[in-house]
Formats: sequence, C-alpha cells, structure tokens
Amino acid sequence: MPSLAKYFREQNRPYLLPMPEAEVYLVSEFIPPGAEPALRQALQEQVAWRQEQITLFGRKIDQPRLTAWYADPGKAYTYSGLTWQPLPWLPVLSRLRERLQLFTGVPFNSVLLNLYRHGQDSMGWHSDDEPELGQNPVIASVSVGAERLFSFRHKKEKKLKQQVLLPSGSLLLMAGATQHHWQHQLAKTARVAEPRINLTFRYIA
Ligand SMILES: O=C(O)CCC(=O)C(=O)O
Ligand SMILES: [Fe+2]
Repeated sequence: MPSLAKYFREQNRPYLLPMPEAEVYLVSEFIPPGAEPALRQALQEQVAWRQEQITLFGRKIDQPRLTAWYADPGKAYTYSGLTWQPLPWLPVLSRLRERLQLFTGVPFNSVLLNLYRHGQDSMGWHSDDEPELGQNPVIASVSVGAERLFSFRHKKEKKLKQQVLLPSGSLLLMAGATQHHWQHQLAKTARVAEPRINLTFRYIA
C-alpha cells in the first residue's frame, strides 16, 4: 500500500485506492474501536444467518459462508442465482444505515450480510452489477471481526490488480464505474481462524 495510506488512516479520511477506471475508498475506523465489540455481538446474535445453497454443475452445494438479507418492504434481489426475500430492518442495521447515509450522502434501502466463519469461507470473483443496482451503484461495505484480504482485478487489463486488507470497523466504498471495469473477491486463507462479518449496503431500484 502506498505511504499516503498511513496519512489517510491517521486522519481517518477516506483513502482513494490507486485504481484506474474505478472509485474505491477505504475508511479505516468507520466504526469507532470502542463500539466495535458490541456491534459484533449484536450482529452475531440478532441476524438471522442462513446457510444457502448454490447449484454447481447440477449439484447443490453449500455456499462457503452464511448470509442474510434485510431491506425495505417489496425489495427482492437476485444474487448468484438466488432470489432473496428481505427481512425487516433490525435496529442495529437501521442505525448503521443512517450513519452511512449521512457519511456518503446517498440512500441505501438494503443490506446483504455475509458471515465468514473462518479462513475457509470465501466469496469468488464477481462484480456487483445486477440490473436492479442501476448504472454506477454506490456500495458501502462494512467489515467487523477478523481482518481479511479483499482483491480486485480489472476485467480487460488482466495485469491490473489491487488488494486491500479490511480491518475490523473499516468501510470500503465502491462507486463510479468500479463495477463495470473490475471484479472483486474475498479469497480463502489458511492464516485466519476467526469469524468476519461483512455488511454491503446497496440501493435497489
Ligand atoms: O465480504 C466482502 O468483503 C465482500 C462481499 C461482497 O463482495 C458482496 O457481498 O458482494
Ligand atoms: Fe461484491
């Protein structure tokens, strides 16, 4: 990571990742460190975590993570072949949404939650480019728990790559044309045994 990252981290200012044809910002302490343990506990206990399955080569297999989907009424979302019916907002999620809306100045009406139980849980390469997200979606991704490595690769220029560690309490904002030109993933890792919770706030048309 370039040395400027340290400056932005210390100021707790959004750090713009050096990526062409993308707009990706990292805010390292979006959740104040003192508030992080209570948030982690609330999410682990209150969220209706589910083990979903996907069909791969005609066989049903468990997704390598647990998930949950909360949204305003009437919003359904199709994601990796599954159509999600939303649950009504929990207070802990509404409060986070409120803070994110003030911070970013854009509305969010849904959140997809991922629970990576350990380093063997993961999410493969994809773009968040479903039509219901619109042209240039702003995706606000909050991380709580174990620090994991998040990777980007450019769709056409295969040499273009970027990686960023997502510490607990951080906010990663993906905006502009990021989803057109780049894919992202959360790879498996043998180094992490602790769980990580990720919340991606989105606006569904
Ligand atoms: O866990 C993460 O940081 C990424 C999750 C993600 O890319 C998604 O939910 O679309
Ligand atoms: Fe994603």
